[in-house]
Amino acid sequence: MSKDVVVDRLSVAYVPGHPVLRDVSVTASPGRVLAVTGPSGAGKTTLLAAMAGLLRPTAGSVTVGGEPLRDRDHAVAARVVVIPQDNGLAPILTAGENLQVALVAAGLAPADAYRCTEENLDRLGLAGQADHLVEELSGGQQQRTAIARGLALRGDVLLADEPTSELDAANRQRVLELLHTEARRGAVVVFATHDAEAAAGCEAELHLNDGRAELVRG
Ligand SMILES: Nc1ncnc2c1ncn2[C@@H]1O[C@H](COP(=O)(O)OP(=O)(O)OP(=O)(O)O)[C@@H](O)[C@H]1O
Repeated sequence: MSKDVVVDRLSVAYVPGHPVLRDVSVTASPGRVLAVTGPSGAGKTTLLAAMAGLLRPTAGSVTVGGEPLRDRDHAVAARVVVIPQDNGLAPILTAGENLQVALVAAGLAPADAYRCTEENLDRLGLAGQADHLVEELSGGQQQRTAIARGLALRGDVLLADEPTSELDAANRQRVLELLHTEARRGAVVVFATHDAEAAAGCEAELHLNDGRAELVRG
C-alpha cells in the first residue's frame, strides 16, 4: 500500500480559539519532495509537528498510510522521522554518539549502528567530526549532524524543518540533493524552508500564510 501522508482540513491551536493552522489540506506521497514555504510565523513548524504526531489537531486529521496518527509513538512506529529546527542533538554526546544512540534505540545492532553512523556522517562531509562533542561543532556542522541522524534512520517519511538554514552554498546543495535522494528511494519527504529556489526544485510546494495553505505547485 502506498504510504501517503494525508493532511485533511487540519486546524491546530496552541491557545483555544486562536488557531495557527486553519483548514489545511495536502497530500505528501512516496517518491516526491514537498516544500512548505511561507513567512516567519506562518505555521510551517506547526504543520510539520502535526505531521510528526507531536501536536494534536483541534480539527481535521493527519493519516499515514490510511491510519490517523494518534501521537508521536504511533508516528515513530509508522517510521516518521523528524529533523527538528533546533537540531535536537544531545550536547553531552559526540556527533557520532548522537547517531549511534538513535540507531540502537531504533533497533540496530551496535556494530551496524557504528557502520551506519560512519556512512551517514561521511555523506554530510563530517567524517572528521565523529568524535567531537556537539558543543565543539559549528552551527552548520550541528545542523549537518542532525541531518545525518535523520537520514541514517531511513524513515518511510522524512520531515525536515528548515534543514539548510545554517549552511554554506556547497552544503546547502549537498543537503538538497540528499533529500531528493531520499525521495528517490521511496520515502515521503517534506521540508520547511525560506529558500525559494530550493522550493522551486521540489515536486510540490505548499505555501502557508497566517495559517492558511495554498498548493502553489504539485
Ligand atoms: N508552543 C507554542 N505556543 C504558543 N504559540 C506558538 C507555539 N509555537 C508556535 N506558536 C505560534 O504559532 C504560530 C506559527 O509558528 P510556527 O513556528 O509554526 O511558524 P513558522 O512558519 O515555522 O515560523 P519560522 O519560519 O519563524 O520558523 C506563530 O504565531 C507562533 O508564535
